[in-house]
Amino acid sequence: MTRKELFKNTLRKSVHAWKLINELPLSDDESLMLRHFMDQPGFLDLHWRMFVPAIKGQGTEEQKQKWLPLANKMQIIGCYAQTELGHGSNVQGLETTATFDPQTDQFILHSPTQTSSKWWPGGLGKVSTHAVIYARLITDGKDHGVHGFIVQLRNMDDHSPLPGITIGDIGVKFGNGAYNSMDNGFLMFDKFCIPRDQMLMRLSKVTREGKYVPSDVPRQLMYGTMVSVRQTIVSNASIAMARAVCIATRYSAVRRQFGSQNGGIETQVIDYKTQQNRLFPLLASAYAFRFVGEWLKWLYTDVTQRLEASDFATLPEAHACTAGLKSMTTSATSDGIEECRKLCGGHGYLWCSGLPELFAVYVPACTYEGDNVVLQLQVARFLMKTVSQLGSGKAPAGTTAYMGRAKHLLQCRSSIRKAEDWLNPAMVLETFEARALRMAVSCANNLSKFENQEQGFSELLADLVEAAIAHCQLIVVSKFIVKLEGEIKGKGVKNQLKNLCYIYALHLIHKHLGDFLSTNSITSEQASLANHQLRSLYTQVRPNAVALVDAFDYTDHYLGSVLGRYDGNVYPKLFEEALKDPLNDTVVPDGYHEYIRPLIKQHLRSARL
Ligand SMILES: CCCCCCCC(=O)SCCNC(=O)CCNC(=O)[C@H](O)C(C)(C)COP(=O)(O)OP(=O)(O)OC[C@H]1O[C@@H](n2cnc3c(N)ncnc32)[C@H](O)[C@@H]1OP(=O)(O)O
Ligand SMILES: Cc1cc2nc3c(=O)[nH]c(=O)nc-3n(C[C@H](O)[C@H](O)[C@H](O)COP(=O)(O)OP(=O)(O)OC[C@H]3O[C@@H](n4cnc5c(N)ncnc54)[C@H](O)[C@@H]3O)c2cc1C
Repeated sequence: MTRKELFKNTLRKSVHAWKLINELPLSDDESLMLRHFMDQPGFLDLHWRMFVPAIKGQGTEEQKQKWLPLANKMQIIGCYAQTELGHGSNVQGLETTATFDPQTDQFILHSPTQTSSKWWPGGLGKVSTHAVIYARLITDGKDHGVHGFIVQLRNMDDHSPLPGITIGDIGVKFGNGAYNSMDNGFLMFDKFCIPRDQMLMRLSKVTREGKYVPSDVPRQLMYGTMVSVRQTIVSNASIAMARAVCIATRYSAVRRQFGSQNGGIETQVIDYKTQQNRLFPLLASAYAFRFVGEWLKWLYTDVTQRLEASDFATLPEAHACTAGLKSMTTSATSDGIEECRKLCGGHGYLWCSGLPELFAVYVPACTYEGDNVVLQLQVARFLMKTVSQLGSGKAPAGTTAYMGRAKHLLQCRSSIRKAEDWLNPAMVLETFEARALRMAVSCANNLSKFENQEQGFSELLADLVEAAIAHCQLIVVSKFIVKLEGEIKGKGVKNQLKNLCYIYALHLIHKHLGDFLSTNSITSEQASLANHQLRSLYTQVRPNAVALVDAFDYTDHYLGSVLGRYDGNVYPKLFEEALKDPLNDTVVPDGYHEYIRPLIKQHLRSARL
C-alpha cells in the first residue's frame, strides 16, 4: 500500500475495532486485546493509552466529568503532545508557552520558535480533534515550568485546524509499512486561546485572578502518564520477542544444513549449539519479560492505590523500575528480533519472513516513552541516592532491599563449586546481587572523588548506565525465580520454566562476564562452570523448544510469517509468496524494451562488426 492507502486502511480498521468493542460489547481488557490484535500502530493507541490516562491522572473531578465521557465515547479523539522539535528527553526544556491573560480568563498558547513546534505526537498529524499539550505556564510574567492543557485542535464539523493552529504529518518513518500507519504530527500555535479551565488542575491551579497555586503533591505526578505507558511497554516487549522467537524456532527446526551421512538427511539447524546459544536465551527472555511485566503491573497498581491515598513513598521506586525495565526489555527485544532474522539465514531477510516488518515497527520502542539511555540514567540516579543513604538508618526497600545487605554482598565470595550449583536459586541471586551492588558502589565511590557531583555524574555516565542495567537484570532474574516458587499449572511445565530461568541468568553472566569478573562476583572457574551448565540446559530445552513457542498461541495470521508457519510447510509457501510479487505478473519486465534490449542489441551489433 502507498502511505495514504496504509493510513486510510488503519482508520478503517480502528473504527471497525471500535464498533466491535461497542457491539459485542467487550470489557476494557478485551478491548485492549482487540486493539493489540489489530497489530498496527494507530491513533487509538495514543487516545486510549495516553490522552485518556493524562486526563484521569491530572484532571480535577470537574474536568474528568466534562472530558472523560466525551473521550470514552470517542466523540473527541485525543493525543499526547509533549515532545517538540528541539526537545524530547528534556521535558523541562520544552519551549511552548501558555500565558495566562487575566482580562479574558484564558491561556494564550504560543510557539515562540521553530524548535518549540510539537513534533512526533502520534495521532496528531491527521486524526486528533483534541490533545493534551505540555507547555510552560506563565502567570504575571513568571515561568512556573511545564504543565498540561486540554486543547481542541480541529473544527468538529469539517476537521479543519482551528485558526491559530498549524498542523500536519512529520513524514515517512523507518521501514516500508511499519510505523507509517501512524500520523505522527507537528503543531504550531500562533497565540491560540483556550479557557482557563482547560489547564489540567489536579496538581496545581491558576485562579481567576491569575494566582498560581502549587500543589502539595510531588510535581513528578505530571509524568504519571509516562510511568503508566512504560509499564505496559515491558509486557509488550515480551509479546514482540515471543513473536520473533516463535518464527526463528519453528524455522530452525525446519531448516537443514550439512551433516548428511551416507546420503541421509541433513542436520536441523536448531541442533547446532551455536544456533541454540543464540536462540534459546531469546526464548528464555520472552518468558522472563512476561513474568517481570506481570510483576510490574502489580507494582504499578500498588503505587496508584497508594498515590490515591496520598502516600508517595514508593513513587521513586515505581519510576526507577518502569524506566529501567522499559529500557532494558525494549533494547533486548529490538536486538533479539534482529538476531532472529539472522538466525533464519537468507530467508529471514525476505519481507514474508515477517521479521523485517516486526523489527521496523518495534525498534522505535527504544526511543519513545523515553530514550533508553536517558531512562537508565534515571535508574542510576535512584541507585546513587540509595547507596548514599546506606548506613543512615533508612533501610532500602523494594527492589533495592538487597542493598541493605551491603556489608555481606561487598565481601562475599560465590560458593559455586560444580556446574549444578548454578541451578541453585539462592546462589544465582547472590551472584547477581553482588555484581549489581558492587557496580553501584564503585560508581558512588568514583562520584565522591568529584567536588562537583553533577560534573562527576557527567563524567561517569557510561559506567552509571552499566550499573543501572545490572540492577535491572537482577530484577528480571529475581522475578523469574519468584515465579518458579509460586504455583505453576501443568505437568512438567515448572521444569521447562526452570530451564529457561537458568538459561536467562547464565546467559547474562556469559554476556556480561567482564562485569562479573571485574567485581569479583565470580571467578573464571565459576564462569566456565556456568557455561558448562548452560550447554546442558540447551540440551534439555531442545526437545521442547517448538512446544515452548507453540505455547505462545500465536495464529499464523498474527505471526504473518512464511518461515514461522505452524505446519512447517515453508518451501512451497515461499514459492507461493514469490509468485505473488507484482514483478512476476509478466515474464518480461517493464523497462526491458526501454533499457535492456537496446543494451543487448548494441552489444550484438558491435560483436558482429
Ligand atoms: C502507547 C504506545 C505508543 C507510545 C508512543 C510514545 C509516546 C511518547 O513518546 S510520549 C513522550 C515521552 N517522553 C519521554 O519519555 C521524555 C523522557 N524524559 C523524561 O521522562 C524526564 O524529563 C526525565 C525523567 C528524563 C528527566 O526529568 P526531569 O524532571 O527533567 O529531571 P530530573 O531532575 O532527572 O528528575 C527530577 C526528579 O523527578 C523524578 N522523576 C522523573 N521522572 C519521573 C516520573 N516519571 N515519575 C516519578 N518521578 C520522576 C526523578 O527521579 C527526580 O527525583 P529526585 O529529585 O527525587 O531525584
Ligand atoms: C515512533 C515515535 C512515536 C512517538 N510518539 C510520541 C507521542 O505520541 N507524543 C510525544 O510527545 N512524543 C512522542 N515521541 C517522541 C519521543 O518520546 C522522543 O523522541 C523521546 O522521548 C526521545 O527524545 P529525543 O527525540 O529528544 O531524543 P534526544 O534526547 O535528542 O536523544 C538523542 C541522543 O542523545 C542522547 N541523550 C540525550 N540526553 C542525554 C543525557 N542527558 N545524557 C546522555 N545522553 C543523552 C540519547 O541517548 C540519544 O542517543 C515519539 C517518538 C517516536 C520515535
